[in-house]
Amino acid sequence: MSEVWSAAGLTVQVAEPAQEVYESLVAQDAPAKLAAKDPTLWGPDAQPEAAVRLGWVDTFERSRALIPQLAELRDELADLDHVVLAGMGGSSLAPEVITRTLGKALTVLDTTDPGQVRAALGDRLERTVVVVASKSGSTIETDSHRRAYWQAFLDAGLTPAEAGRHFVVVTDPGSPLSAVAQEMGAFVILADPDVGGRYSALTAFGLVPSALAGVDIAELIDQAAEFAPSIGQAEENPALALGAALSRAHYAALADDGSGLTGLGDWAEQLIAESTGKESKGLLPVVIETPTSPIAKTDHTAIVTMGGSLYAKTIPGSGVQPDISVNGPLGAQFLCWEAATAFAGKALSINPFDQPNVTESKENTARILESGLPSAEPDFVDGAVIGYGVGGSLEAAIRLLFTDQGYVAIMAYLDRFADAEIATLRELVATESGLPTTFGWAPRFLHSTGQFHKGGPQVGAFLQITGTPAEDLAVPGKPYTFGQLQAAQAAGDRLALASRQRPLLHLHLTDRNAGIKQLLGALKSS
Ligand SMILES: O=P(O)(O)OC[C@H]1O[C@](O)(CO)[C@@H](O)[C@@H]1O
Repeated sequence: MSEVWSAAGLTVQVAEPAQEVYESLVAQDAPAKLAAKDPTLWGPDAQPEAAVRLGWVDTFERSRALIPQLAELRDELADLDHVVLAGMGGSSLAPEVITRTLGKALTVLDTTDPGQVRAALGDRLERTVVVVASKSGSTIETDSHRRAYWQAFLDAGLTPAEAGRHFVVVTDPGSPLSAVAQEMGAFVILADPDVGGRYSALTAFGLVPSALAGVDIAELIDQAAEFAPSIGQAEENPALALGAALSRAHYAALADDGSGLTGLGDWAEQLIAESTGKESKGLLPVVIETPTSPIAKTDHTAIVTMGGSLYAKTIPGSGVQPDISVNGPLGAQFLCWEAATAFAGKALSINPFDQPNVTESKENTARILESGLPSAEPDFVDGAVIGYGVGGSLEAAIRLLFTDQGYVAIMAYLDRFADAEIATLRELVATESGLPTTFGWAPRFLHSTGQFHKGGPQVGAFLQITGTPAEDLAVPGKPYTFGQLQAAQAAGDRLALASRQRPLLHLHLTDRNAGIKQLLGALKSS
């Protein structure tokens, strides 16, 4: 008995509504408390963090001040028509969805792969404006990108003053990056400090790169403003219905329904995984290619479609009956999913605003950069693939990995453009294993599902893929290269996963093209 909730053009459809959860949240006055930004809603332990992480509830109103400022900046930088965004997780995922959906070009740099970074640096440098986005101002990937671009402009013969004009910095007031930005002579836009990264789509983090790429951000803000009143009401509350339904799932297969939004699942993945995956609880988003792509529908897997214009629940021609569908304008989608995640956190009795386990991998990485990679003996060498993990051969090791597990996480420390074919491994492993299978490009997944892997239910099996880069790239001013940083991040995450005795297979491709073909072939041959 499917039900539909609508507000301001956004519709949530739930095939089996979580009515008891919805009513329980209403009985606790959750909608009104959320709308009032009441930090007590998630209990005393979460209150200090919630007190400085609820700005997203109405940040879109404060973001209106950005509209004239960014229009002026875009005019000022009209000659720099190649917009590059250097940012991780919540500092880049929303602009990526916004510009892909609205058809504006944006180069998103959220990798430490030397080849991918080099390709960006070599693309129209003279016409490039680099948005360096980091709330904390201390994210090592983004700092490395900033250094590489700064050096590239100097190497191209620009003076420091001329180079500074090619940078727009978005960060929190008082962050280390805000000081560096002043020294660089960069344009600086300070963000709403009371909003965490994964909730920042409608703050400067989501809007500055999008506006510079040519998006009409006023429309996004208006869409959010029209939707906002609904999150505080007991009746006809789409976000509450969505949050209640999500809180009952263990896996949420997220797919665009093909009706206008592109890649919203990649943004929602971080929001949901990093917010709920803790205290061994939470739901794992599984971003799938299309509504009919292979997923393992366990009894706690919800198929969730997201779209711009279709009436909820109707997916033309796919035969898919989504368990949940969310259709409506992008600005309203952001606010709806953010509120839904906050409601789900309340229903799950977890703090939806912290990310306790992300720091662990970052600290491991820093230690490895300092002391060097831990040594490891290969378990097997199979053509272009070196395997570290039990099994004795590529095919045996892969099958052994996902036997009797809850889900499989594939984590690729590769170039998401040059090595794009490896992403087809997800469907192959999902089909072969019969398990919910995620695919994440690294290190961007470390800022998304990475929290869930370490803090969520400990039922994951992990397939980590690294590859020898064709050519490395220095990080100017640092004793490590991008390739060394990438390898240290992979090793740091292996340590974090091994410390939880989780099944882990590390495959290193000594020749990326050959190794990818070999790996895909190993699955196809089954
Ligand atoms: O904007 P920052 O501070 O660079 O952080 C980037 C991302 O890293 C995290 O802090 C941890 O993954 C995310 O919450 C955030 O979106």
